[in-house]
Amino acid sequence: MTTDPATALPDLSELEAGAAVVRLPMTVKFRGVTEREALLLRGPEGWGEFSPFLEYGDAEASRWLASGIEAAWQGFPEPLRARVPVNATVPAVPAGQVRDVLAAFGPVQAVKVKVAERGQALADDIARVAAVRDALPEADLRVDANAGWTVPEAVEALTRLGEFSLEYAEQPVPGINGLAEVRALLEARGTPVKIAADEAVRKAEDPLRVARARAADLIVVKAAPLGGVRRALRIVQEAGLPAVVSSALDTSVGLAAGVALAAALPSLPHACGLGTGALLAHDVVRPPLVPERGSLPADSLGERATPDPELLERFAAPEDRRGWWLERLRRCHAVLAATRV
Ligand SMILES: O=C(O)CCC(=O)c1ccccc1C(=O)O
Ligand SMILES: [Mg+2]
Repeated sequence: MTTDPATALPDLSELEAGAAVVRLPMTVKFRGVTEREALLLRGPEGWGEFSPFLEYGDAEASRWLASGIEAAWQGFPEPLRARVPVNATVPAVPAGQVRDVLAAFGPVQAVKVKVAERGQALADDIARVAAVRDALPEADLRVDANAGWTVPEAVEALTRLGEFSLEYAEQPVPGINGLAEVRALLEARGTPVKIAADEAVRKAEDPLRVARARAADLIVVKAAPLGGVRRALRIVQEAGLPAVVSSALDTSVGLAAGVALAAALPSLPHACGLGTGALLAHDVVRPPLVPERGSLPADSLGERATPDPELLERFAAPEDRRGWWLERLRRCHAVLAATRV
């Protein structure tokens, strides 16, 4: 087994031979979608997922392919822990729906609440966070704005939301400098809130700039957008900041890569955002990788990421979508062949 993903890129024909394209219904709208499409790859070491969001360009999407190839052609590094604690993820739903959303995750120690949704007001965020705090008075509560606020909006919102006692705020504003500014302004006001960088790490040409700019207290890392488990491990090590591993709303196949990453980190001080299997109404693996009493198992991930053929058939994407994904696979394979990540 090679340890460097740069050493061996399988031929396109090998990828195509083991490719399944699925479309899975979700229980709630998330990132504006109610169905999740994914191309799953079967290789000599198991299964991998290639599911960049539909709007992503090929350069960005090709890192997700590197991650899927790593899982299926190399497998995962040895886990350092048996289970990975996870948060429930509450999309930008009305406060009245919070209890139903939380119920799908079962008991959890941590909850992430989406805020700053376009078309909503700060009052909606406050009501949603209050409903979560009310349902789970002891939980670690984090919010994720997906860069939806301006710096002044973030300072106001986090001052108000800070009253519910936040573990941290994920990507309140765009960019690395914006994060550093929000972090310093809250600190200067005497209302510090820990800041987590997500998009600023995921999309940055230089993922390590976040740490150097003192823009965040921790980083959110995702296996697929960072080009795989091993590359993400190196980025965390070089950043020298605590890391939270999150999903990209993956199927159980992609979630297994996230669990492998979380299980291989030398230190894991926070629950991870890998409970999103509970937001899928159906999955491709039986049983799916969903939280059990607030955590996911980190052993036997190869088996846990093996789709059930009947589910692959039942949730096979329509023919035109399969064609679209295979074409994207071909283009991203060409990007990897030309550059490698
Ligand atoms: O971290 C979680 O709880 C769930 C994962 C999540 O929020 C997410 C899922 C897909 C795309 C982006 C994000 C994000 O963290 O911004
Ligand atoms: Mg995020």
